[in-house]
Amino acid sequence: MRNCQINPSILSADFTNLERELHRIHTADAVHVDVMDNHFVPNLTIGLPVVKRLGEVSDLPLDVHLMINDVDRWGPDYARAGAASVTFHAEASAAPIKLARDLRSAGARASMALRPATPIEPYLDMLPELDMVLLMTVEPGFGGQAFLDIVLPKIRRARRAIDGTGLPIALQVDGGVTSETILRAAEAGADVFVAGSSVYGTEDPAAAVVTLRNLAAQTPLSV
Ligand SMILES: O=C(CO)[C@H](O)[C@H](O)COP(=O)(O)O
Repeated sequence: MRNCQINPSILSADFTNLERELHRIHTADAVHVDVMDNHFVPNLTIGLPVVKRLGEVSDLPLDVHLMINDVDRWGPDYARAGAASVTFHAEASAAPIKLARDLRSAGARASMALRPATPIEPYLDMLPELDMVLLMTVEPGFGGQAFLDIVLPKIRRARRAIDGTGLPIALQVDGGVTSETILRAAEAGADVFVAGSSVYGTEDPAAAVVTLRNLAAQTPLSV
């Protein structure tokens, strides 16, 4: 069995009671927190004060995904606010190596995300600066979109490159992850899965997490 993680996205949760929504996913490995600024993506969610408060009440580590411009300025503040990992978008960072180092210095795991159409190849040399790579499998901005199979070859290339470093760098996918698409993403080499609708859209989110994790863990790699 492979070691796979499921990080439910609170974008699909009930924003009027986030503390309760955290308890509903107690079987998860971390909670995925989507921060959007209505500039990098056409949607607006939460910011630093809410993330800080989530960190205070959550038993799960915070996996913060920053879909914001000016991430070089704001990213380290999320690390200092208690995020276990902070993901920035390569497309939004002017100085991604410095930012990754700043995140680690501030106590978080450093993670870099790529939109579906952004190639990974220009960033391969900086893999040792990262603890996780996030490959978006939908255009960032909204939950409930369909998984983009066109990203699967990039997941395979990323898996091979990560394995080539010999470093324990996680490979996360985010968007359209269901009990069906998780099989293809896991086969291609992803090992951390963000799932919003397919967890919070069910009667029993905690059970949905366990089902998704078992499906991924039992899927053989085909890289
Ligand atoms: O980053 C995101 C959107 O930009 C969300 O995390 C993602 O879309 C999860 O939602 P779903 O599983 O419903 O696709």
